[in-house]
Amino acid sequence: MTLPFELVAQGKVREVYAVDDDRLLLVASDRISAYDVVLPTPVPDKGRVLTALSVWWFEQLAPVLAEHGAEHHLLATGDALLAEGVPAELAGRSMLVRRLEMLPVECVARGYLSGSGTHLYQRSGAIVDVALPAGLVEGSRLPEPVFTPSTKAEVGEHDEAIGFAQVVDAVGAERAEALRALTLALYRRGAEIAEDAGIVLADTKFEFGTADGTLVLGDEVLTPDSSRFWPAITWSPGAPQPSFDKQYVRDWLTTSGWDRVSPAPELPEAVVAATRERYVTAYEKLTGRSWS
Ligand SMILES: C[C@H](c1ccccc1)n1cc(-c2ncnc(N)c2C#N)cn1
Repeated sequence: MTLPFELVAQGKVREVYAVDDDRLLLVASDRISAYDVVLPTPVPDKGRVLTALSVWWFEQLAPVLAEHGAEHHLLATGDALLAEGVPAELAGRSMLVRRLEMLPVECVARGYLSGSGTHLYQRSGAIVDVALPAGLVEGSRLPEPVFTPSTKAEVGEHDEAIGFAQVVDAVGAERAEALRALTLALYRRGAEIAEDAGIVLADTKFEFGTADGTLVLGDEVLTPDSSRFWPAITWSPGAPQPSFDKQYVRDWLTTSGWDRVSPAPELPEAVVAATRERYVTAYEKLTGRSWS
């Protein structure tokens, strides 16, 4: 589908278009990635559900942003975008946002030890400059949420974990402190809401920018694509935790014999349907709203 806007950034499952000098359009696709590979089979409604979830989170987090003198970048979504020339089939999975000066830091908050965090911890007892107690394992809940920033890697590369000193070098001491405080406050609020919904928010990645000197929360927010969502009922430290949304896909890929190097296989209809249902369930449990 061609949009009357210039494509300015392309991610695995999302695109960014320039609407005008001050506004961008973030379009979420129905593509799903697993093991860092974009799979050939789309998940119907994934883009719309995750966009609706981000929009809901922006509403929930607005008070926390205000407490920190910050804002968010969302301007509009859904039918309001039709007047901007966005085709109807994209409007529900698009967000019109303020164009920001994006900060060169991935602001990661972790409440649990997982993934790259576990590997770093096993090597040094810390995540870069964030010391952690001994005896933690994959899936352990941390004594308190921690700020573990990373660099923004080039497309196809992995983000590299950095220390707070490197954030200071990149954005200055005052802004670095503000990023850490705000990242942790947003994570705590998100984790609290998720816990009430039976979901463990293990970790998440925020992206911030500035507009007229004000810190602004950008990108997507607290979605299963930017965060690790675990079903609380199955949480059991000591092994990789089942993903709330991608476990059916991961398990099928494992049983399919895919070698993770050759092109990924098409997903069976049943796996696609079950995965779509997981996204809808996450939205309904978190927001208390019916997807239909
Ligand atoms: C990394 C991310 C991305 C998203 C989707 C697909 C590929 C990349 N991105 C965010 C911006 C961006 N730039 C200026 N103002 C903004 N409000 C935003 C946002 N959000 C540019 N790229």
